[in-house]
Amino acid sequence: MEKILKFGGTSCGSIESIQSVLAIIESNGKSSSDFAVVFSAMSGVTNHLLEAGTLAAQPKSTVNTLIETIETRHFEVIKHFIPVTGQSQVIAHVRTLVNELRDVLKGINLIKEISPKTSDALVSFGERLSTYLIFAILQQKGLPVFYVDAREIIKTNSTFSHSEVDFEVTNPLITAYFETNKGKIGLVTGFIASNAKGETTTLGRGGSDYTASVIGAALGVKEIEIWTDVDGMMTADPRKVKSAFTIPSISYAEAMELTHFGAKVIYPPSLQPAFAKNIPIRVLNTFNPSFAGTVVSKELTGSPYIITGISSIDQLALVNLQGSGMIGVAGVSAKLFTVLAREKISVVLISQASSEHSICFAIDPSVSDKVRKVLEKEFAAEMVAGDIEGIDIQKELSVIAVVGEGMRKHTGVSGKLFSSLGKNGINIVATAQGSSELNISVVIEKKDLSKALNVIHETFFFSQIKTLHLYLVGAGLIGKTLLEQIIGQEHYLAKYKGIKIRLTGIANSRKQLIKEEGIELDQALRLLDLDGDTTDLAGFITKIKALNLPNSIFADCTANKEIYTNYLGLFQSNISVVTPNKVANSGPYDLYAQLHQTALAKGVKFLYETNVGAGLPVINTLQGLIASGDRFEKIEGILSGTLSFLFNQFKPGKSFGEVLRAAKQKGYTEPDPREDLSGMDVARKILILSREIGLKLEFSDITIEKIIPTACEAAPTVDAFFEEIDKANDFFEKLVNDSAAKGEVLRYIACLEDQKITIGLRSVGPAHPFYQMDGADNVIAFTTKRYHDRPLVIKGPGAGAEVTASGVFADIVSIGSHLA
Ligand SMILES: NC(=O)C1=CN([C@@H]2O[C@H](COP(=O)(O)OP(=O)(O)OC[C@H]3O[C@@H](n4cnc5c(N)ncnc54)[C@H](O)[C@@H]3O)[C@@H](O)[C@H]2O)C=CC1
Ligand SMILES: N[C@@H](CC=O)C(=O)O
Ligand code: NA
Repeated sequence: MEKILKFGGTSCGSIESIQSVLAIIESNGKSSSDFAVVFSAMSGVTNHLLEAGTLAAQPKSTVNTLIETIETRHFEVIKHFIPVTGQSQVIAHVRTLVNELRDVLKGINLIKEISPKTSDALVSFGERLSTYLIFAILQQKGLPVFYVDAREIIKTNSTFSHSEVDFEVTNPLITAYFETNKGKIGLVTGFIASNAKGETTTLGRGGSDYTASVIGAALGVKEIEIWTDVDGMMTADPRKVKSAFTIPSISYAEAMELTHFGAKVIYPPSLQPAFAKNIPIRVLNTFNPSFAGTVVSKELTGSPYIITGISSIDQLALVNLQGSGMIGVAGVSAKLFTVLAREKISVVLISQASSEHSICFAIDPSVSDKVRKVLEKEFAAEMVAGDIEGIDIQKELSVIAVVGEGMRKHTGVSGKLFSSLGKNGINIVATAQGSSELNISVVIEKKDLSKALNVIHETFFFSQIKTLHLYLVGAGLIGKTLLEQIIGQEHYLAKYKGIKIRLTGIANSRKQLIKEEGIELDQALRLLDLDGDTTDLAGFITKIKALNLPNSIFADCTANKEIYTNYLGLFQSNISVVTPNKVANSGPYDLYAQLHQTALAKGVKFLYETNVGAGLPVINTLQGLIASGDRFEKIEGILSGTLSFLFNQFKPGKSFGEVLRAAKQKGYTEPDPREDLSGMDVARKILILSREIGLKLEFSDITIEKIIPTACEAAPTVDAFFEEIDKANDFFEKLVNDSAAKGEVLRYIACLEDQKITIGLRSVGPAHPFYQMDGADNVIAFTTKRYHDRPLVIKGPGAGAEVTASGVFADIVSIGSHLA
C-alpha cells in the first residue's frame, strides 16, 4: 500500500472540518485507491461517552441529554453531506449504534459500576460512529471505499484502556484483510481493537496514531500522514512564542524528546511500529492542506539551526535529596529510583553533581506530597544517622528542553543558552544534559517561563536579530524626537546591528498605552491619544513587570522628579533604564548608590549619557578614563546649553527675555527654564560627574552663586518668571557691559576640584580656554593624572532635541549590542 492517513478529533469535529477531510481524501483518491484512512471520534465525543459512563454508574442519574447531544451531532453531519434520498439508511445505522450504546449504559447503570473493560466498550462508539459516517458519505459520492472495524484486524492482550498489540496475530490479519479488499480505500476506526475473546479494547494515549502506525507497518506503506489542526511540529509552542515556526523535518529521536517535554502534536511512542520499519511520518494540517508540514524520520534533519525545537512542561516540582552520607556510598540513587519506580512516580529529569553530595529530580507537583512521604519512610534510617540531611521540594517551577541533533556538532550551545537567560535575569534552578547531547534541560521559576522560551527561541532561531522591548515614558520634545530617529534607523539597525526596537509601551502625563505585540512607531502618538488609558505610572510599571518580556528597556524622557523611585523596582525585574532625566543621579546619595549597585547586581544597564552635555560623550569618556585607571584632579566646564546660548547671544540693546524665549523655542531649556537660570540644572550635572569619579557628595555640598535677581528666582510660575526676566533687562545689560568693558565675556562655569564644587558666573578674557563659545555649546575639561599638563576637552552643542535624543538612542543601541 502507498500510504495511510490519520485524521484526529478536531479534523472530524465539525461540518467545516469534515468538509476539508473529504476534500483531502477525494484529492488522494483521484490518482489511486491504494491508501487507507484512520479516524478518531468527533472531537469531544470520547469525553461525552466517558462522562455518560460515570453518570450511568450513579444512582438516579440520567444520561439521556448526553446521548442526544452525541446523536444530534452525527445526524447533523448526515443531513449536511448526504442527499435526502440516501439519508434514511445511514440514519438507521447510526440509530442502531446509538441503541447499542444505550444498552451498554443500561448495563453500567444496573451494576452501578464501570470497569476498564466496559469503559473500552463504551468509548469504542466514538470511532465507530465517526468512521461509519465518513464511509457513508464517501460511498454515496461513489468512491471505492470499505469500512474497517479495527477490532477485526488489531488483536491485543486484555489490559483494558492501554492494551498491547499482539503483532504475531495482528499482522497477518491486516495483510489478509487489505489483500481481500485490494483496489479499495479502507476507512478504519482508530484507537480501538479487541482481545482474543473478541472483547473491545483500546490502545491508550495516542491511540489513533498507533492504529495508523500498526497498519502502516504491517502493510509496509511508504509514508504515514498524521492530519491535525496545526501546521506540523513547531519550533516552540506558538501560544507562548509568537515567532515559532514549523520544523520542516525532524528526527524520530528529536520528536521523542520534544514530546517528552510537552510538545503535543504527535506522540512518537505510538508510532514505534512504523519507525521500526523506517516509515517516515508527515504531520499535516487539515485546515491548511497545501502546507508541507513536518516530516519525522530516521534521517538527521540537516537543519540550518543548531537546535531543532524547544518545549516545556509548565508545572513541575524539584526534589532535592542531600547529605554528606551520600558521597561515595553506592546504591543511594539505585534505591531512590527503585522506590520511585515501585510507586509508579514518573521522573521528568535527573541531575546529580559529581560531588555526589546531592541528587535532584523533577516530578509532577501533584505527586510531591506522596514523594515526600515515600522518601521519608524509605530513607528514615539514613536520615536518623544524618547521612541524608533532608528532602527539599521546590514548587512553582517549569522545565524547558532545548532539543536538537545539531548540538553534538556545535560547541558553546549551553554557554549561549545560559548567557541568554542570564542577561535577562532568569535564574536557572537546575539543569540536565543527556550524554546523547540531544537535549539540554533547564529548570526555572514558573513566572519566567514565557520570557525564557522567547529568549531561547530568539537566541537560537533569530540570532541575527535581537528584539528590544522599549517602554517610552515622556513623549515630549526628546521623546518624540527619539521616536523619529528610531523610525529613520530601523533598517540600519536590523542590517548592521542585529537589533529591532519594538515600542511596547508609551506614556505622557495624560495617557498611557501598552501593547505586547508592539505599537507602530509612526502611529505611536496618534494611538496613544486614541487608545491610551489615563496615565497611572504605578499601574503602567506593574503591567510592564507582569508582561516580563525579554530585553526590556524603560526610557524615562520626562523631567519628572519622582519617577526615578521606580527605577529600583525596574532593575529588580531585570529591566534596563535609559534616561536624560538627571533627577535620579543627583538625588540623595544613598538612593543613587542603591540604584547603581542594584543595576550592577542584576546585570541590567542604567545608562544616562545625556545627563551631562546632552549627546556629547561626557559620561562615557569619564567612565572609560576611570576604568582604565586614570585619576581625576579637576573637572571644569560650561554645562548649560541654555546659559551658554544666553551669554553668547545677549548683547546690550537686545531683550534678555527674548533671547531666553528663543532658547526655549530651540529646545535648549528645561521644560521649566527656572531650572536652568537658577543654576539647578548645572548643579545636578556637576554633582553627577563628581559621583562618577567616586565622590560621595550631596546636593547640599554645592555652592551656587546666583545670576538672576531675587524677584526672578521667586517667581511662582513659568509665565511670572518670564515677566520678571523682562523687568530685569537692565540688570543683565549691566552684567554684560561690565564684563565687556574689560574686554571679556560672561561664562557660567562649574568647577570640581579638591572634592569641592563651585558654580558661578565668571568674566573671562580672550586667553581663557572658555572664551570662544558658540550657540548652545558646552565645554568640559578633564584634568587627570594622565591629562595633566593639558586637559582632555570635550566641546560642542550641549542641548537641543536632536543631539539629546540621539544620545538617548545611542544608549538604547548600546544595550542592544550588549544583549545581541
Ligand atoms: N532639552 C535638552 O536639550 C535636554 C533635555 N534633557 C532632559 O530630557 C528630559 C525631557 O525633556 P523634554 O523632552 O524637553 O521635556 P518635555 O516637557 O517636552 O517632555 C516631557 C514629557 O514627559 C511627560 N511626563 C511628565 N511627567 C510624566 C509622568 N509622571 N508620567 C508620564 N509622562 C510624564 C510629559 O507629558 C511630556 O510628554 C528632561 O529630564 C530634561 O532634563 C537632558 C539633556 C538635554
Ligand atoms: N536645559 C539643559 C539641557 C541639557 O541638559 C541645558 O540647557 O543645558
Ligand atoms: Na553626554
